[in-house]
Amino acid sequence: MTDIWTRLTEHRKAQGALRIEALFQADPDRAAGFSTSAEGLVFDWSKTGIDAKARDLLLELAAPVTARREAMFTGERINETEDRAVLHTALRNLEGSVILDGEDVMPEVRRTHERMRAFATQVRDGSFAGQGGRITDVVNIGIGGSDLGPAMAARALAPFHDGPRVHFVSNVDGADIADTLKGLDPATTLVVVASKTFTTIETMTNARTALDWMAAGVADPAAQFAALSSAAERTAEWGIEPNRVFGFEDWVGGRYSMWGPIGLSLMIAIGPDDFDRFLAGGAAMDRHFRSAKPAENLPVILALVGIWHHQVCGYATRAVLPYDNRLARLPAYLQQLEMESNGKRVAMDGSDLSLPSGPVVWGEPGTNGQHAFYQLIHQGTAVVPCEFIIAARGHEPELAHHHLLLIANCLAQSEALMRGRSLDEARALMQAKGLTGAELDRQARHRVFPGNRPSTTLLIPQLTPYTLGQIVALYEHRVFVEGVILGINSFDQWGVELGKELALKVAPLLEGKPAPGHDPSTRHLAALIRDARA
Ligand SMILES: O=P(O)(O)OC[C@H]1O[C@H](O)[C@H](O)[C@@H](O)[C@@H]1O
Repeated sequence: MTDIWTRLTEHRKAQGALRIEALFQADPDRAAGFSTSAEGLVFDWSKTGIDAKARDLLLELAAPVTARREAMFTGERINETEDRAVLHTALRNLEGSVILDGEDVMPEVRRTHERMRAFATQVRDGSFAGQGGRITDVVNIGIGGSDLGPAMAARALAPFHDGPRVHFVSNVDGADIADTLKGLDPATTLVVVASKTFTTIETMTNARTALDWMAAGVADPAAQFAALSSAAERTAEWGIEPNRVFGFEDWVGGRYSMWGPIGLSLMIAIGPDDFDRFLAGGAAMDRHFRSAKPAENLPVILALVGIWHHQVCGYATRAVLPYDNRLARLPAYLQQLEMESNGKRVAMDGSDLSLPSGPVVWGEPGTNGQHAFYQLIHQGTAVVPCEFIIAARGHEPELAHHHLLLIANCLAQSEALMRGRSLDEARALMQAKGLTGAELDRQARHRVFPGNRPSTTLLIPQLTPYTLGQIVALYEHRVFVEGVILGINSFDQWGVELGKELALKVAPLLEGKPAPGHDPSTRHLAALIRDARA
């Protein structure tokens, strides 16, 4: 393995100033040869610096993935630091069986899924009503994995909404819940408290506020609450009827949980059948991931491109740029999925990582980003690999000209990033404007684009529940493959704990209570805030 890294690094060095365009000149079939198609999706990675040799070396890196992948799908405890299996895939493959500790987990998964379907149907058809009539609004209260997935998907699938309106509250900032509840009627609102642990301070604080708000409007506030959690005893303490509690097991990680109960608000919005299509898309990607050869395996290739850019080329970040306004929350969702999973500094065995771990992931939908940060992507000194996502068809046939422009912009960006504009071309432009001499040079230099900037394009037929399921599962497996190659445990998240612990200790400081052990800067800031609030 180490040897492959050395060979990869040396190969990258040997490429020197090689331009991506030269790879196309040398290989007329590159566009097709460096695209991977599966299950109706096409991932074009030809506009990167990966040549045939780099591809072969990268594929060697993927050798350990096969065994680890089977270990995951068959319920081995691959999350070793929490001693847990990793079986979110079981939530979308509802057929068959998965044996864990001698027991098949699938009958319970199917039972919960059926209960979700029944409850969602009742909320949608009015047979479950609020104390003032049919449910008009659903407020999902959760954070992190209990928010980002369903919130991202609810937005992505807006054309499929035919149920009550859904809202998502996550931040402990009272502004979030205040702004959301303003204008809602407690008598026709369903509050869904989504928390795997049912201890997360933000979610519990928001849920308490929602309960008080509900209590001011209806006689039995808890009757309009549902809970999504693996902590049944805690949901009972809240007085939420067990028939409105939807549980899941500790083998579903928070950021991998939208396929089960955490997806309830989405299911209510789009309906159980479309939700099942979302699951079917995820399941199709699982089958592909589990069976396709590495060279034809979409998640494996996506991961290897990521490894090439971050660990081999040293590009610090990657931008996810969906040219689809409804995927506006996808970058935020992927930030948790990728950075909470692979943002680690030690390997599974506790030793320091010898390679950089995951990159910073960021992004915004196109074309908006073009008018904001693309300047840096085109001409800044940092190279940012761009991961474009486009759907061939939109959902507004009467606005097809918008969609055409959207796609044209996306393709133009990846072309411009690769091609750039040379000094000679820039000089010709300035000459045409009548400039001469030193001023011509100066102005031309500002208009040079270095080009040779890598990008990939994921092309889907249309954004539907099914294709969204495929996309989410694709990225989940990418994270897994990168984690395996780097030797990381992608399924724990110890890095979020320290700040949580300290927040509980800082709160008394703000209230002027004795709170020993804080540093001078924190004490100083707390004193200023106390004074300002006095
Ligand atoms: O679902 P919960 O138990 O409320 O957890 C919500 C989130 O908070 C934690 O801090 C973790 O970082 C996330 O992985 C998790 O999704």
